Amino acid sequence: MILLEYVTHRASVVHPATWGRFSRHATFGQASDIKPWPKHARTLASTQPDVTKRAKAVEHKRRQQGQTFLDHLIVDVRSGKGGDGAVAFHREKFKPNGPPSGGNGGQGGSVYIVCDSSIGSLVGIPKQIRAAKGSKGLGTYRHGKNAKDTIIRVPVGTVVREVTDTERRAKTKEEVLEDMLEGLDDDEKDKKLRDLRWVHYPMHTEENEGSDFFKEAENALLREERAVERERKQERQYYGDSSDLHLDLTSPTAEGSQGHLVARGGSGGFGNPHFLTLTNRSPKWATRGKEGDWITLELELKLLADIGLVGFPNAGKSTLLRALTRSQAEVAPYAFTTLNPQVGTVRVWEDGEFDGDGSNVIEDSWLKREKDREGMDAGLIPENKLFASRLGGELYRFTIADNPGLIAGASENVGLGHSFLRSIERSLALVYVVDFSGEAPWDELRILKNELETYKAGLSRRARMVLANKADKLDDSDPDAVNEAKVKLEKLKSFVDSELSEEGVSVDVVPVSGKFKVNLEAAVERMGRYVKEAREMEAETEGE
Ligand SMILES: Nc1nc2c(ncn2[C@@H]2O[C@H](COP(=O)(O)OP(=O)(O)OP(=O)(O)O)[C@@H](O)[C@H]2O)c(=O)[nH]1
Ligand SMILES: [Mg+2]
Repeated sequence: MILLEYVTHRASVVHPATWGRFSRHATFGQASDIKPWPKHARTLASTQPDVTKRAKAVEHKRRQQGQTFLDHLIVDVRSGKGGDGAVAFHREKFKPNGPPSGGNGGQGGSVYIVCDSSIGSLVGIPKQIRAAKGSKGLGTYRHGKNAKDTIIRVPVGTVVREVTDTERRAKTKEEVLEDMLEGLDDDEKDKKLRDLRWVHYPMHTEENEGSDFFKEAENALLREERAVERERKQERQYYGDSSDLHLDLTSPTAEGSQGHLVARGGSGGFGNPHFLTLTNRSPKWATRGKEGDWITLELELKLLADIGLVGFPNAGKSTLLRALTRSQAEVAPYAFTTLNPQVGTVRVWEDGEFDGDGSNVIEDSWLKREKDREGMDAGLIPENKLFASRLGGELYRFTIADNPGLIAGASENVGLGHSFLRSIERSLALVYVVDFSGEAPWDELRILKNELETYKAGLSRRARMVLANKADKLDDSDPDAVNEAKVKLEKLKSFVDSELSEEGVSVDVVPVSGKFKVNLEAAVERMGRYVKEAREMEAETEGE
């Protein structure tokens, strides 16, 4: 295998046979700067992952033609119902008719949305979310426990909207009630509604319902419910449709914050002491807990990544994301492995290293150490600076989005099409990933650019770099192949210069191997620069 070392503007492909001749006196940044291929890379290469099972799953998902593509999700949310109030009486020896002592019901769980930077996609969010019910009140004035709240964790870049159109939203509480009452006569309806509101002392239902005290309590409850309803209606009229929930979650929820409340838990029912009056000393009823909020939410992941990876299926985008960040994006030798966009964070340290996937050998570090050693030999680096890993703190960080493979026609919604072009659109800068070992990587680039432009004019101008991936795949035993590779790289560069670079914005070509983590430091360094520039530019345009 050949190590492609990219040094400033010159890439060099040097046959290992020539290695001995140069390595002793190699200086940095010259074409002769070559290294033997690391041992662990060979072991990695021989490990063939078991992919048959995965291939099947992928094929299944692909047949759904991106319908399950998770940048968009409709979620039916219900907060918890309140617990019922209790009907109980205080009992003591020699005091047979003690006062009412039923506890109130606990509050139902509310539903909150929390924006979490450690989450990369909407995968794993259930389509139905039901918060827990409050528990029932008990005797001797013991109130029911409030239920735990439910938290929906969404990635940064999620837009949350309330769905109100009848076709897409779930049924409302009122509609479900209507269904329940359908076909019943008036008496049966009344009975049903009463059952939904009241808890009676055992064997006292009929007696209660015949009593004037109960009728009074019932009327009071209905008045209260109507007042609440009126208030809500007025609110809605006043705020119009804008009162519908709409959140654009562009940054993680602050630590310690509960998040955004989207459905408030229902209140608990009243225990029977609530109905104690001067004249009625022994109310034998309590109320049931209230239903929570029922709401349908639309979650749309408009990834807000600094860098978006754009490439054909199988080019190695997910492999790169894994190598550069701690993301666990799926990798497999099949097209359309990635079906959902993923975001990872690259953290760059002051010594130029970055956080990889935790597999602790990062090739660039190895390279760097070799260089350091040479530097030391040449007296350029003081000895005590060597191997002191991670000098200083974190320098900067940025996010990278891995996207599903783009193919010709994606802009017309072929393949997984539009769904992720939307997320590409929300990246500050784009990086093309091509398989350099392929026949004609420039053809891929031409198609990629074309698709971006067709989808949205000007979008391809955000592309700043081409990662010529899989550079490790060249055959190093054949000097002709090595020469060929050199020529190919030059050809790729001149194609990029003439077809992709525009006035003022040049597109870099960087040969890398995502799989063996070669030359990634150079790629990261550049990405960091594009992000900085893009952020500055964005701040400028916002200021206008
Ligand atoms: N030799 C070599 N193989 C690589 C390299 N990068 C990726 N691969 C392999 O190429 C195949 C595809 O890699 P992925 O990272 O899944 O490619 P992708 O671009 O995310 O593919 P899609 O998700 O289908 O668009 C896998 O078998 C990888 O192991 C590389 O640098 N060198
Ligand atoms: Mg992928």
